Amino acid sequence: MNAIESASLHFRRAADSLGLTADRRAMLENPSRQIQVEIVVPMDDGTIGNFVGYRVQHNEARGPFKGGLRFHPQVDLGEANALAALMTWKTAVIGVPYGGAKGGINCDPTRLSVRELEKIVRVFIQKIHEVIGPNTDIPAPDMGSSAREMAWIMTEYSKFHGFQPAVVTGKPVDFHGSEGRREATGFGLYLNVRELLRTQNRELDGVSFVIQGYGNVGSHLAKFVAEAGAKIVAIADARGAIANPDGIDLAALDRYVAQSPGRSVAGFPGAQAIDPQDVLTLPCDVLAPCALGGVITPEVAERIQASIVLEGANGPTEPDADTILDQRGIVTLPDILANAGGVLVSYYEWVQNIQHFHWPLERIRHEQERQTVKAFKEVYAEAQAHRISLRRAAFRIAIRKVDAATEHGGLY
Ligand SMILES: NC(=O)C1=CN([C@@H]2O[C@H](COP(=O)(O)OP(=O)(O)OC[C@H]3O[C@@H](n4cnc5c(N)ncnc54)[C@H](O)[C@@H]3O)[C@@H](O)[C@H]2O)C=CC1
Ligand SMILES: O=C(O)CCC(=O)C(=O)O
Repeated sequence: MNAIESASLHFRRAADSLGLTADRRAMLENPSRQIQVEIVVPMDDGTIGNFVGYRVQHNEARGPFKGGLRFHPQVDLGEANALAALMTWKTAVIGVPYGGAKGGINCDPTRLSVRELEKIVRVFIQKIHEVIGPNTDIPAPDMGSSAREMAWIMTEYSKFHGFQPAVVTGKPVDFHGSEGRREATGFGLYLNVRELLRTQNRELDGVSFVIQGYGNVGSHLAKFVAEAGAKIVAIADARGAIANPDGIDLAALDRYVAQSPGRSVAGFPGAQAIDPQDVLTLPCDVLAPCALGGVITPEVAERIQASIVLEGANGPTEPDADTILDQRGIVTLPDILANAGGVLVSYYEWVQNIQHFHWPLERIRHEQERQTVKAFKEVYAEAQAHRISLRRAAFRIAIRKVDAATEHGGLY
């Protein structure tokens, strides 16, 4: 099942349970605008590089379009559509005044020089600068992009529109970025799993985690839960997978990854190499997919041994797999709730940029914890009240909020 079918089915099942009429459903489901641009740049070896950039603006009933930019060879319009819709529901669940968007460039940043990548990013912004802006559409990092690319976006956009730090979030902290944005998604995942465990009268101490993806999201999740006493028993990335049933020493792993040529966990001497195919079905308490979408298929769902699935990635679980997890009593903390920490702190960054004011880390962490725990409790209460999954509950809350904003705004 592709990403858009998967995102649509999650939406439709929740919309059915709310009895949303067909006309409203079409308005809420379909993207507002889809942009595709050609990016042609000279490569270092003298050849011409051809890339395609995308930006899908899904819904702006609750505020400006908001969402990340993914740099990956599999980026296409369908994936951008699915991820943009998820952003609409995510911003509603976490309660930030934005709509949803997503985009990206079909390139492999690991095979590009910094010079090539910078040219690609700048040409992309030259092509889309008229349809983004601090009050229109605010990009951010996603898979394959980071603070460095966000800084290029800010300066390229500012060439056309004057100094505009609020056009993009996730910038370097010392270049109009926010404290705490880099680790925000991992911190939000930690808060969500902590709150879920508390509903079961459990704490993180001694809880075992398997994490797929050790980039921004996976590595910070690992750090926060390990600090709370959890044990990381396996980690996979694009180049390999490692396991240690006694718990992986993260400080040693991070030193190893920093000096390994591919910046990968593969070959880490403090753990055994395992088959990456096996990682999702290893015995553990919490399974955290923090890489690509669509990895938990029905076949994988039948074999998962964790009791909690913590969705760091966007769209990691296919809808039929979701049903199987529910039937097996495995609790899923859904992407639109669990990984909303990134966009939440992006919102704080945007507010700081607009106010030309810098908040200390303590304030960011305090606000993030308050707003995340509130969203978790709302979703949990909805799930308990209707005896439904946390995903269905999160979608129902999000759809109600976007529907109400569309109604108030006279947009139907
Ligand atoms: N960066 C952010 O603030 C947010 C990211 N997300 C989602 O989290 C996921 C990861 O994003 P980031 O950590 O930012 O990306 P990243 O680019 O920093 O890291 C991605 C990680 O996934 C690994 N990976 C890629 N393909 C893989 C495969 N086939 N098997 C195992 N591992 C693989 C990479 O090696 C890397 O370790 C994505 O789904 C993204 O949409 C969600 C919310 C916010
Ligand atoms: O920080 C943001 O604006 C968006 C992050 C993102 O792309 C996501 O939550 O999937």
